[in-house]
Amino acid sequence: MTQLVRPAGPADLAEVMTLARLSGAGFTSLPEDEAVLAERLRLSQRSFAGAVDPGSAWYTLLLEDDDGDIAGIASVRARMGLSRPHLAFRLITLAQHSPAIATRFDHQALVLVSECDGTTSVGSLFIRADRRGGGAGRLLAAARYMLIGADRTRFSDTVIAELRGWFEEDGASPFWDGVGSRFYRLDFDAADRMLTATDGRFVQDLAPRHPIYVSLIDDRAAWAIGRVHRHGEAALAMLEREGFARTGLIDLFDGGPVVSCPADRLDTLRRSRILRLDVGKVSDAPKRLIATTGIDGFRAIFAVGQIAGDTLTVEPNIAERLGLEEGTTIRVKES
Ligand SMILES: NC(=[NH2+])NCCC[C@H](N)C(=O)O
Repeated sequence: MTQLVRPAGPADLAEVMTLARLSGAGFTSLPEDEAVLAERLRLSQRSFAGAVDPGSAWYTLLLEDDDGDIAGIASVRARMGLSRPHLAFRLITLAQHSPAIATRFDHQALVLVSECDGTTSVGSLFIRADRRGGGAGRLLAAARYMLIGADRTRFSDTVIAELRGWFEEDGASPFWDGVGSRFYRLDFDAADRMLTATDGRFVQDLAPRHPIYVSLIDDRAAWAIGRVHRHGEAALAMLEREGFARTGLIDLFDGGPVVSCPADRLDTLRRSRILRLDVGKVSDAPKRLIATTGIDGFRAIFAVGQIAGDTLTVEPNIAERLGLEEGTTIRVKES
């Protein structure tokens, strides 16, 4: 089976709705809301076509099986927070010292910041449970970096990813219960729904204006600061291998960590080259990550390809799935 990554558009609504249902609550970037998803798919189509201003471009990618079934989804938002600021907490350290009573200690505090504004965000990566493994997650994740590489002018020099925070087995978010709920006076799901169902202004309107001392919040909430969801560990490890590192920023609602990487340090881009495509018989070559070099009609695939000099040779069916003809340029990750 050769899975393919391609742009999502309005025609994919039913399939994307199914993925949203399967991903469940807590996977807040993929809401089970048909109107929201329909709008996102329209925006995706227009983003790939280059018909939206760079500030609001939001590219949604789908992982498609040979038979056309949709196995997964991921997305790239070109710029965060250019209209409404995108808020996060920064965990800061404040030293306290008093010679008179011979004491010195550090306080940690959460401060509201909007440091992600202007950055590119990769996210919403979800794969159906029955299609995981076999490199599906890696292909979909890497396709996002290939997309960024396809036109660096459309994206920021800094790429971030927001990881899902810690939720208890019963679905409760200790960070939300200990911090966010005091300010928003909603339960987590309601606040989360508000985020996609409104313009999101309420986030800033009700956000804490002053630093919050960590020693004053309850233990379980403090413990959850920067802690990734049990299902997010693998995603974090994959991001770290790509070059992402923790920023010290955490999600306002669930306390999950924000990681970032300079775009030109992304491992997928550093280890890839632009080659010329050749179509023919390929006998004994490894599978490689291969992507188109254009955003409109973007495609990425993990397929057998033979590199010789500045040429990559693939079998005719692979060229066909990529929608490319001989002689076009192509981006290939070398190892
Ligand atoms: N897990 C979540 N839904 N978090 C939302 C946090 C708020 C978001 N950073 C904003 O400024 O809009």
